[in-house]
Amino acid sequence: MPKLELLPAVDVRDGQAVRLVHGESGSETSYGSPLEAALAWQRAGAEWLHLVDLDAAFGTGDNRALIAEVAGAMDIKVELSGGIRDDASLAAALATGCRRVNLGTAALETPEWVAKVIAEHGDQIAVGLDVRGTTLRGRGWTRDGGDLYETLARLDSEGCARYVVTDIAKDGTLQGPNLELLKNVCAATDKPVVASGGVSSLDDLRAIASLVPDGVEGAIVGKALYAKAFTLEEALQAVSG
Ligand SMILES: O=C(O)c1ccccc1N[C@@H]1O[C@H](COP(=O)(O)O)[C@@H](O)[C@H]1O
Repeated sequence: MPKLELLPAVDVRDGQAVRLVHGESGSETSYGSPLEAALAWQRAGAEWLHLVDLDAAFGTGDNRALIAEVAGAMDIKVELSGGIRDDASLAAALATGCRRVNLGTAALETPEWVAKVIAEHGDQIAVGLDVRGTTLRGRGWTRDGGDLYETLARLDSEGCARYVVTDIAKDGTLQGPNLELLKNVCAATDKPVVASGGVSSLDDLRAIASLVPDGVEGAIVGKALYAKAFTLEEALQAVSG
């Protein structure tokens, strides 16, 4: 089996590491200090951290200083997302030393700016394709933002290096990933895809790993780790190739 990258998630809301259900504001379960959570995933052998500023994504403020502290404390690669929508927020995100950023809302609302930053920053920019069915959602997943495949074609033509694909209906539910969606996105682009949403078991991770030949590069794991469905060590072993 080819190796699948794993990205344990630390989503930050109001200074706390949280998990949401379907990305809905108000559905938070709190898991304490984001720095402690990130350090725990690093100690367990993670090569990547998926770090999200949920307040910035929802437009309820930001956790910028804390996010910078967590990113700065990591020896591993960090993927940063949430509220990166203009030059100032992009500069602040890149200044944390993160390896790459995910743009969500900006890819739907300010496509010219996104094309510009893709041209400037190459594979430091990924686009988060957060979907319900095949409709993209932005602004904390509260607003429709167009068709998945039309947007993907446009971003491909602009040289977008990578996509993080989240099925909102699965996110935070422990109901298993949407393998059909991942296959369909991989069939529509030659660029690597990071899977997000729904992972509940080591078998789910093995199922995602079976799509590496199709173009899936990695998987974000959140709720399952916090709920102790398996350990990160077990997950890394299961997808080590
Ligand atoms: O990760 C979540 O649970 C989540 C829930 C609701 C909104 C956003 C969420 N996460 C990340 O935020 C970015 C989008 O932020 P923006 O639209 O660019 O401000 C997206 O990539 C998700 O990773």
